[in-house]
Amino acid sequence: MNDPASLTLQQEIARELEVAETFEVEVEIERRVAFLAERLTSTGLSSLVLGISGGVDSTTAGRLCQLAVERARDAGHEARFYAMRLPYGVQADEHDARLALSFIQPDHVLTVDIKPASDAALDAVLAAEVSFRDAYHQDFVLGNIKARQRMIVQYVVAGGHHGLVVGTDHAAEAVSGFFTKFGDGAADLVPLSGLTKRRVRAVADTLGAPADLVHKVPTADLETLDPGKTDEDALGVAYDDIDDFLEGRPVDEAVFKTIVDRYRLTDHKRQLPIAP
Ligand SMILES: Nc1ncnc2c1ncn2[C@@H]1O[C@H](COP(=O)(O)OP(=O)(O)OC[C@H]2O[C@@H]([n+]3cccc(C(=O)O)c3)[C@H](O)[C@@H]2O)[C@@H](O)[C@H]1O
Ligand SMILES: Nc1ncnc2c1ncn2[C@@H]1O[C@H](COP(=O)(O)OP(=O)(O)OP(=O)(O)O)[C@@H](O)[C@H]1O
Ligand SMILES: [Mg+2]
Repeated sequence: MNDPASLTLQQEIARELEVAETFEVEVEIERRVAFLAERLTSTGLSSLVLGISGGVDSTTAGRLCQLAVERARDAGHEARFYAMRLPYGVQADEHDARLALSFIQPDHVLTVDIKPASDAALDAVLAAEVSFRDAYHQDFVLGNIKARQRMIVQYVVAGGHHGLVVGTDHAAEAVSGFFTKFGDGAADLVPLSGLTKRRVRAVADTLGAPADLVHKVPTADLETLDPGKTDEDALGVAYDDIDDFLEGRPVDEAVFKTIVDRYRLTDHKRQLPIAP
């Protein structure tokens, strides 16, 4: 789309999501580590908490967290990073999560199985005779329960350890609203904010993350009936196209429409609750 109105809208959305026009990976790493360390020291809180899935976003954010707590400790502040494994039962790509942890080298690893609590929530709702369209709809809703259950567990740990919950939201997810509202969308600090997906990968690569994780195909992996479903399948648009859109490059008409439609439809997810 090259017409002036479309280009203006594209630029407005990128500006709204704080996507920088230029990108210097080392500068961005320093800025984001400094941000996390400063938040710890200025709030007087003493830990960061983040779920590590085995995907590139949490691998990247997790390493930034560990570098930040080390920096805060060097400055004489008490600071620890709690990396959390939060599988729903047994996770198919558990080996990637382990690889991520061995790269991140977190101070602590805590594992909580979110399956019993997630299933119990769904069972209690079914017992109250709430019904869904079909098994796929019910499974989709259970997926959002999983994301919110992870949020609950991370806030339990933050509450117990004077901590801040870190989220992995970045511009390519924010523009499409591809997160669970008050689930993985809920966090105190979002160090990847404003980055496109390829910029997140560049940060991961520069930090020295294993290539398999840097280039891993993104998945929310929330649907039991469709395990490992790729984000791009769910979104109907490729991250490369979303990144081009956000970085101000021309994209074709269908891509432009899909992104702008999703952006508008999910506006409520990027705002505080709506009041009269
Ligand atoms: N116009 C409006 N104004 C105010 N609120 C509005 C609203 N429309 C819906 N809502 C509220 O929002 C709710 C729908 O939002 P939500 O509950 O989030 O649900 P929804 O957006 O339907 O589903 C979440 C999507 O994000 C994906 N996801 C989730 C978690 C992680 C990842 C990942 O990439 O890892 C991806 C997941 O696969 C799914 O496609 C509605 O039930 C309603 O409560
Ligand atoms: N199985 C899990 N264990 C721990 N945390 C998880 C798990 N699944 C999701 N999360 C948390 O939810 C966040 C959102 O998931 P998302 O899939 O967007 O990120 P990712 O898996 O790190 O990277 P990618 O988007 O490339 O798959 C993760 O970054 C992580 O913090
Ligand atoms: Mg993932």
